Amino acid sequence: PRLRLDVVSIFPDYLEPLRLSLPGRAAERGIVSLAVHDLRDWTHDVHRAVDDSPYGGGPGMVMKPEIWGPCLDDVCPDDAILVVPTPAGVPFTQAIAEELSAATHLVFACGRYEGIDQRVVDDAARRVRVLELSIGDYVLIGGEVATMVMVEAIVRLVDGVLGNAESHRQDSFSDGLLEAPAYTRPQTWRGLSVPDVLRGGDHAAILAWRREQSLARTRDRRPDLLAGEPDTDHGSRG
Ligand SMILES: Nc1cc(-c2ccc3ccn(Cc4ccccc4)c3c2)n[nH]1
Repeated sequence: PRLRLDVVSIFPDYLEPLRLSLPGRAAERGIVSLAVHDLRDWTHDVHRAVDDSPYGGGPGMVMKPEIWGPCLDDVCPDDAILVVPTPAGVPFTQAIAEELSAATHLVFACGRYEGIDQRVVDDAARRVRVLELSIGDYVLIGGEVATMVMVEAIVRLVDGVLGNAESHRQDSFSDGLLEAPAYTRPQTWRGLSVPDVLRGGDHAAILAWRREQSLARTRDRRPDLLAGEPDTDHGSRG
């Protein structure tokens, strides 16, 4: 396949929806392959324990390096990129999605509890490229949902996955502004009408109107995108 995805989780069924949505169709066409692995298959005790108490105390449990290490040895080859979702990660952005969509093999390590023993990441980083990524400033229960978010954002950028190749070329974040409002039939609905400019054939006027709408929305909802502060990643947003 053009892109191989491996996901490790103690809840492998959680990733099933990935097969149903976008990546599923891409999988049928052989463009993207998805394999999900149950971390517990690498446990050695009768209780199949994957977690233990945290050194230094504190709430919750931490995932054991003795389980994750051998698992990643088997699942993650040296030429793969290891993605570890974490609240403490580098922000996942469209630029990172673009970069990862060009890879040939991505492995996602889904943690639970309070996370994975840091030595697992430190050890893996000795032989593979590791990215600890956050999908936003809110706290989830585990890495599975974050993985599904990232996989969807990445796979839609792989050529041949999206029916309409054009659609991601006009991604809102590709010009650093928010998407303009979208409309379809009927022309009037519950007393609300579609802006006249969109119903005319003047494509220059339509582009100008959409740009103005994007700017207004971005000013109103995401002033941070306009602040012009030196964004570190210099990604597709600019
Ligand atoms: N953007 C983003 C990512 C996550 C995330 C990712 C993986 C894990 C694994 C365990 N948890 C729970 C957790 C709660 C608090 C502190 C540490 C870990 C995770 C959360 N939350 N928010």
